[in-house]
Amino acid sequence: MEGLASFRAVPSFTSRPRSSILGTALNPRRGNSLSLPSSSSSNVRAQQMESKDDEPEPVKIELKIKEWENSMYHNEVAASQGIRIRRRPPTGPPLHYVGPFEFRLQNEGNTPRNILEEIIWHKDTQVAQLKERQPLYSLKKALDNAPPVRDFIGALRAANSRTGLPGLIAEVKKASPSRGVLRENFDPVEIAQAYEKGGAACLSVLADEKFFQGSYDNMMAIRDAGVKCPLLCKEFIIEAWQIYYARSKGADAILLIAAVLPDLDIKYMTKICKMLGMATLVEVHDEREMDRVLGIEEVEFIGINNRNLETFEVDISNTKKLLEGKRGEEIRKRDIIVVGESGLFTPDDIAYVQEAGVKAVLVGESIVKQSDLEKGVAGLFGKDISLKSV
Ligand SMILES: O=P(O)(O)OC[C@@H](O)[C@@H](O)c1c[nH]c2ccccc12
Repeated sequence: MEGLASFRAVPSFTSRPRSSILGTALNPRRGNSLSLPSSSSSNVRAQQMESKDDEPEPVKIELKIKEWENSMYHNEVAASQGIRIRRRPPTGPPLHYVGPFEFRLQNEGNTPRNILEEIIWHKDTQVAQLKERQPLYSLKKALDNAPPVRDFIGALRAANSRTGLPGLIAEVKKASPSRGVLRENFDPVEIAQAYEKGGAACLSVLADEKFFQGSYDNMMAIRDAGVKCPLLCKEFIIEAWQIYYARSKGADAILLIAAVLPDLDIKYMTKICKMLGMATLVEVHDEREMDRVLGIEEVEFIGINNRNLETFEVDISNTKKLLEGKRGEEIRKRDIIVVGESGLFTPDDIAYVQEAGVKAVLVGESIVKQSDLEKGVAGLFGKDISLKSV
């Protein structure tokens, strides 16, 4: 409920049906059940009267109200699942719905609490703009011209049985908020080709521009250059529209972050991916997220991020911790492929997460920084894992 705490005058939403909350408590026209100071109600009335001349069309107001209700509802559902990331900066209810002053933002709620939240707020705005330019119906048409989907999970399984080591998802990553620029002379196609030659089973391509200096153009350029490794579109997905967009740009798999998305979104988006033939890597960072994700029967591909995206702390023992006991058992029983993600630098690190139970690893920094990328891959595993080696 943290997200709601910043609305001083908004009562607790728990256990009350939305319609009654919004219909009575917040609607001054139906009597104000909030204990607002008496001047507040006159403010409301004064404002309603003032706005007579340039009164916005009722439809627009209704839409704004619906939007606001929706985002409040979304935050509430997310918070009930332990999700701390808010989808967008909190705003008070639309001005014409309630009084102008008393519901205004309190500053403390209006700045992102951490980098992940900042990224998500930015993404929300960016996606809204992109969607306007290319609505879903035209995006769906573009899918006909998209290059065919390749089997991401199949490629990892094949690499795992070919080498006896975790299949490598090598990341094409120029920069990150935690590490800054990782590689100055960044040629995505050259990097992708070198990774492939070095024995990577799949590639992860950063699509986010603002925080990771990535792009969808990079992903398309890699596909167009004839790289055969299936591609994971590394993006912060908050809406189904982005999945269609990623597919139209040639993605074979997408990432869903459990710290950001409520269960129902994960379920729904996983189904969309399946329909499109794509794989869905669902990323978790702690036990609670792992348990939520294991509760979703559609999930067959899980990433354990060793980096906390809120604090940037990296600890590879996180992979082990989340695969111990009952969780590990269930994962084996359901034949879920687990990927160890982030902070992997040495053959010992790879052996450690493999021992913990992963069948694949996702590695960026330690290899993208090498001047000889192909050798970088061999160095990471302590041996040549390229196709020519076996
Ligand atoms: O560069 P590293 O420490 O090897 O990490 C790679 C990858 O795991 C990391 O980039 C990552 C994992 N999950 C993410 C979600 C968003 C952005 C980035 C990531």
